[in-house]
Amino acid sequence: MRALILVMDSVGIGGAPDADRYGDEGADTVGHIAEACMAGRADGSARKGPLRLPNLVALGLGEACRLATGRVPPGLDGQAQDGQFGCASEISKGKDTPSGHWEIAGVPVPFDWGYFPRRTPCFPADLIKALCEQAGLRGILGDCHASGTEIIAEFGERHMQTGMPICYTSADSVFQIAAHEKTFGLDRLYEICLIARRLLDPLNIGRVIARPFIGAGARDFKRTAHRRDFSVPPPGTTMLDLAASDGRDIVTIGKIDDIFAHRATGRNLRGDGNMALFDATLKGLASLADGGLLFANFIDFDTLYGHRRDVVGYAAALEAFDDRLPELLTRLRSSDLLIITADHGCDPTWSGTDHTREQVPILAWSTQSSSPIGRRTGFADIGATAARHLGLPAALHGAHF
Ligand SMILES: O=P(O)(O)O[C@H]1O[C@H](CO)[C@@H](O)[C@H]1O
Ligand SMILES: [Mn+2]
Ligand SMILES: [Mn+2]
Repeated sequence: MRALILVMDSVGIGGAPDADRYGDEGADTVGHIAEACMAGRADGSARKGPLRLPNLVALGLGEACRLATGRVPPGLDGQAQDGQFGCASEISKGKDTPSGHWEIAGVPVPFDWGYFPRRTPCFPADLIKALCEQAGLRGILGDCHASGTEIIAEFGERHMQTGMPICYTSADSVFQIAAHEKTFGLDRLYEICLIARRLLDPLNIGRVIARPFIGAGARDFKRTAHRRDFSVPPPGTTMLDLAASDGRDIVTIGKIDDIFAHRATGRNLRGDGNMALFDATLKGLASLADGGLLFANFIDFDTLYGHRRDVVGYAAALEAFDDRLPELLTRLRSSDLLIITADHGCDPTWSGTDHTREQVPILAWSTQSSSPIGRRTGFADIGATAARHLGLPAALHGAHF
C-alpha cells in the first residue's frame, strides 16, 4: 500500500470561482490549449492536430474539465475508466507554486505574501543596498518585473562584463537572481541567494530563486537545471511531516524538496526535464517501501511552456507526459493510490507571462471503489485522501474523498 501524488505544474483546467480578482476570469490552461490544437493553431515540428491525451482522459481529465467549466475541451471527450475524477479550487490567496503545493499537503496559506510593485526599480533601495554590502556586489541589474528568459537576453552580456547579478520578480512572491554559471559561478550564486533569503524574511517573500544560465551571448543563453528555490518553510504541519513522524518512507521528485524547504522531504530524486523526472518517478516508486509516500513535481509545463506562452510546446509536453503514464500504471499494485493534480494554472494563451488563477484536476487511480470526487473547495482534500489511504493522522485541513 503506497500513495503517489503527481503534480503537473500549472496544468489548470479553468473555472476558478475567484479568477476575476486576479484578472484571470476565463483563463483555462487545458481548455485553451485543446481549442488551439483543434483549430490547427498548435501544429509544429513537435506535434500536430487535436490534443491527444488518451491516458489522462481515461483517468477522467475531460470529465474533470467539464466539472470545472461546464464543457469538455475539444478532443478530450471520453469516459473516465480507470478511476475517480474531480476538480478543486484553491483557498490560499496566492496563485503560486508553494501555496498550491502546501495546500495539497494540507496547509493552505493563511496570510498574504509580500509582493514587489510593478514599477522599475521594484525592489526597496535599502534592501538592495544591504544585499550589495553583505554579498560584496557593486550593484544589480534588472530590478523589475520580467520574464526570466527575456531578462537574461537583455542583461546577460552586461552581467558577464560587470559581475552584477540580474534580480527580478513576477506576480508571485519571489526574488529571482539570474547569473552566469561559469563567469559568476554557481556556488557564488547560491551564496548570494542565501544572503537575500535572510534579508527578505521580514518582507514575507515566499521564495528566492537562483536562476543560473550558460552561453556565450544573448543569442544562445540557456537556463540550466541548477535552479534552486530557497523557500520559507510551510506554515503548518504538512502530510509530509505527518508521514515522517510516523517513520514512513518518503520519496520526493524534482523541486518538491525545495518547495517544502527540505522539511520531511525524504529521499529526493531530480531530473532535467519532465521525461527525466518521469524516469525518476519510476525509479523512486521501485524503491518506495510499503506504507510510503511519493510526491512528484513536473515543472516543464510551467517553466518551459506556460510562462513562455508557448502553446505548441505545452501541448507537446502534455502529450509526452500522457504517453508515459502506462509505464507508471502497470507498475502500481492494487493496493496503491495515485493522484494526478496541479498547483495553479499558467494559460499559454493568456496575456502577460504570469500564472493564472484556475481550478486544478484531481485524477485518482485506485482499485478500491470510492465515491465520486466532484468539485472540491481547497486542494487539501488531496493530501487528506492520500493520508487516509496510508493510515496516517489527518492534517488540520482537508476532507478525504
Ligand atoms: O519567467 P521565469 O523566470 O521562468 O519566472 C517564473 O518562475 C517563477 C517561479 O516559478 C515565477 O515567479 C515566474 O515568474
Ligand atoms: Mn507551480
Ligand atoms: Mn511558475
